[in-house]
Amino acid sequence: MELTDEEVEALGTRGYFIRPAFLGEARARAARDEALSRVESGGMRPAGIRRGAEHTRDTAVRGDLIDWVLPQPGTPLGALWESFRELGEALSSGAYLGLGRFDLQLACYPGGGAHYARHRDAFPGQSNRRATAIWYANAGWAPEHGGVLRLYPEDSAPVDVEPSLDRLVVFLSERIEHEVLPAFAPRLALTAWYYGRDAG
Ligand SMILES: O=C(O)CCC(=O)C(=O)O
Ligand SMILES: [Fe+2]
Repeated sequence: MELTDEEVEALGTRGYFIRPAFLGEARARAARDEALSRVESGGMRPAGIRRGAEHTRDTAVRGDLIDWVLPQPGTPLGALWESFRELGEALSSGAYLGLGRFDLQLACYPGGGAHYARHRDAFPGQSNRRATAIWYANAGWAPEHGGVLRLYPEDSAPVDVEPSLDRLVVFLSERIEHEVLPAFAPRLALTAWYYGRDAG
């Protein structure tokens, strides 16, 4: 996998890029089906908003259910995990980000106005998260479903990203504030957080 010149340029100047189709229709639908059946099997847990002792649940800040996705060769989500691994390598070689390992999380906003308040994924000195990549798994997403990802680039107006099937958004974790606007239909996303190579 390689980044396009436009993607490298956008990441450097604006701090993010959007790729309209990451896996292609057939692989995207298979990954979506597997993600959906994991959600329906009931194993997801409410997301917390801080680490360690300060860990709390607060649906006024964050209303999603989450689970981690591990490498699982031979399954559609395993293939997606592999594509995220290749994306990390492409970000390192194409955009010189020096990325190492990543965590991959499945998140479901159940609808009913669930959202995630404006935040950054990393703060200088507190975390080694360098890049965030989010892949959306929502077939037939419509404007009335809400749930757009709103990015706040430092030097320009906010940018809204519809969470439609197979769309990928990549941004620099320390640089881009973002929020999930209230979702009125179940909203599935897989998010990879890439750590610096020097991270423990
Ligand atoms: O699902 C999204 O669009 C963003 C979720 C998010 O910001 C996060 O989990 O940190
Ligand atoms: Fe985030």
